[in-house]
This record gives sequence, C-alpha cells and structure tokens, in this order.
Amino acid sequence: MSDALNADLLCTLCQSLFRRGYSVGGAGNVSVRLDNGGFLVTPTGGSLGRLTPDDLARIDTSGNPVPGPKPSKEFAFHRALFDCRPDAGAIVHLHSTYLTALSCLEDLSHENAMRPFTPYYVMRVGYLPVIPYYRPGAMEIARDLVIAANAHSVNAFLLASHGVVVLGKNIEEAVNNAEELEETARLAFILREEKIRYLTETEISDLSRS
Ligand SMILES: O=C(CO)COP(=O)(O)O
Ligand SMILES: [Zn+2]
Repeated sequence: MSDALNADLLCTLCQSLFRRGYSVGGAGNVSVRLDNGGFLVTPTGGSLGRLTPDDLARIDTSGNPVPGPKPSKEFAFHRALFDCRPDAGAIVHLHSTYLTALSCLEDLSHENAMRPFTPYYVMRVGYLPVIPYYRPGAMEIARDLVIAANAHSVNAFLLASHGVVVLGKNIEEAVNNAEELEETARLAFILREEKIRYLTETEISDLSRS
C-alpha cells in the first residue's frame, strides 16, 4: 500500500476510534510500518479524533524522525515491538475505558490479566500479559514490552495503571484486535458478580490452532 493510502487509512481509523469513545482528549497513539521500512506515527499531544495526513509524524528507513510533526512520546516502545515482532504491521495504544479500568486493579496476574471466556479474544489476542507501571514515555516500557513479547506469543499487552498496547499485521487488524479486546474487558466487568463459564484448556488450544 502507498504511504499516502496508509496515512489516509491511519487517520480514518483514528477518527473512528475517537468518535466511538476508544480514545479521549490527547490520549493514545497509533503507528504503521511502511513498505520501505519507515513508519508513520501519530504526533505527540494531539487528539486522535482530528488528525489529517499532514499532522502525522514520519520516521525514515534509518529510524530517524523526518523534520515535521513530533512523533508520539511512546514511539520508542512501538519501535521496539516492531523490531521484535516482524509480523506486526501496526500498533495501537489506547487508554480505552474498560481495559484501563482493568489495568488499575491490584493483584493482576502478570502472566495474564484476563482469563478467556469467549473465542474471539483467544483468536485475535491470545491472552493478556501485564507490564508494570512506569510513567508515560518511560524507556522501561519499551524494555519490558520486548521481554514480554519474546516470552508470550500474543497480540496485546496491558500497561499497569495506564492502558493497552495492541498489535496487528496491518492497521485494520490492529484496530479490530483492540476493539475485540476492549469489548472482552467490558464483558468481564459486566460479569464480575456472575459465575462465568471460562473456556477449557481443550477449547482454548482448539482455537489457538485455527
Ligand atoms: O497515551 C499517551 C502516552 O502514553 C499519549 O502520548 P502522545 O500524545 O505522546 O502520543
Ligand atoms: Zn498512554
């Protein structure tokens, strides 16, 4: 896909996420790997709801920012994940309501914050490892995400007391995965007082194979 089409699609999907409440204010950032090895990334401090292609920051094939809009302060962790996950073509970081609520709970299992009870969560994401809290923009987020990405073959990571990072092979898939995961977290809160039938290990491995 051309850089211009990638930029248009990135802005359209960011606006769609914003309109539907997946991001508010200036929170969240999204990046796409380009065919030439460079990246498009949302600018720091801007709203995902009002982006145009000219607002996007560009990273060249050597990994240097191109003069123009300043990239997200989280681009270091996007870049680190792209480097250790060659299958990832896009990354979405959101402070979406239910996943962020989940990230604020005490005593989360760092191996997996959400036990599977629906198939699409398993099929799109796998499970949800947790990265300890660091202030937004801290280099430790990139370091710990790389460790987690090497240890867990999943498409999302929860940042404790902050939000979520979701991967996809392209921008549409990354956004779909983020929406599915946010919906799963919403269901988990709706069902908090109910007796959930969790998927069995056999059911999970059947899905993981598909
Ligand atoms: O979500 C954010 C920080 O974690 C937003 O930061 P940026 O505006 O720099 O992308
Ligand atoms: Zn954030």
